[in-house]
Amino acid sequence: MAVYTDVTTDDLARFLSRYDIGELLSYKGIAEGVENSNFLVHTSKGHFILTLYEKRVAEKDLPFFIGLMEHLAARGLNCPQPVKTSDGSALGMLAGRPAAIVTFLDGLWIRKPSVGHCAAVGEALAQLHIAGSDFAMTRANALSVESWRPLLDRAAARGDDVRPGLCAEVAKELDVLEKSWPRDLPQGVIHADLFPDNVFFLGDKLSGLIDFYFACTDTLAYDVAICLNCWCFEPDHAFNVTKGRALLKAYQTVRPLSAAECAALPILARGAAMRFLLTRLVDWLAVPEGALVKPKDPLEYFRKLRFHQSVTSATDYGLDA
Ligand SMILES: Nc1ncnc2c1ncn2[C@@H]1O[C@H](COP(=O)(O)OP(=O)(O)O)[C@@H](O)[C@H]1O
Ligand SMILES: N[C@@H](CCOP(=O)(O)O)C(=O)O
Repeated sequence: MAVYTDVTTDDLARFLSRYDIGELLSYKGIAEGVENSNFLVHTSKGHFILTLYEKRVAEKDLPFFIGLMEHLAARGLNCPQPVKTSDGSALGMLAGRPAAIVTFLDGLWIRKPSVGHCAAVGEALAQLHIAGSDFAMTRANALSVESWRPLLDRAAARGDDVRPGLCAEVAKELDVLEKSWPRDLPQGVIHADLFPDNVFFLGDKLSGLIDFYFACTDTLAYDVAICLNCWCFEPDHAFNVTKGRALLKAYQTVRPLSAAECAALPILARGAAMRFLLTRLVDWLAVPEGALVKPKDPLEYFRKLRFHQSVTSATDYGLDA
């Protein structure tokens, strides 16, 4: 997270008075992340996370996210739980933004994932897909293939300052993705942003998943492709096939991929790299003045995209032939 919106002590104390979570003792902004404003809130009854929903989160989608966290927890997945006010509401307004309080999860995110961490996340992702399979609400993916060209348009004026020729190369790749994007693969609830900073571990054991604010109804194997992108590359940008194999194998112990899903992995991985390249590029070019946020490097995903363009089949990701 980040902090885009400041919250005064008086406003927060008034907001918290609607909840049965004790007296406000202290709070501080969390600098990590890029999407919403987050605060660690300490009350006489414990620690909580306060989230103020910012630009990419539409207010109409909040019941989906809140309902999903409740649904997944009821099926045994460890994720933050929305805390309700005394009159039963999980959502309110604070400092002019929609806001919610969720439970604090213990654990740390892993800066340098090992093969074992990749296996753990593969298994947890499949468990999430299974747990989400009977969630009644749906939400279209606002950051799927149709949204990518408009994102490029927003970055077009200054995109080549980030890397000469970048916009033309991205536009060419979009031509391919728009023509060949798979649309008939198994669908369901996907997390859509299961990066290392959204997965907590206690020791080597995965302890919980956070940040469900990109979750949506989309192609399940696209979520796998997102995880291959964000868990299985090394700091020198090389794909680590041992990590890919571990992630895919562990996923399939819970939810086997169909032949069509396996065949689609390379194009899904290209699409996933494109999605994060574009949102990072737009954010890189438009950091709001005064915001406590560190924009993420768009070119990391340009390099990953280059790798995926060279892939000929899912075996290159470690899938058994
Ligand atoms: N429920 C939670 N329990 C503990 N820490 C949390 C929780 N939610 C968020 N955080 C902290 O806030 C940081 C950013 O949260 P995140 O949901 O990823 O924000 P964003 O939506 O901006 O990506 C996390 O890395 C973690 O340190
Ligand atoms: N994971 C995305 C950006 C969203 O970041 P998060 O901190 O909200 O998980 C990226 O890396 O581009």
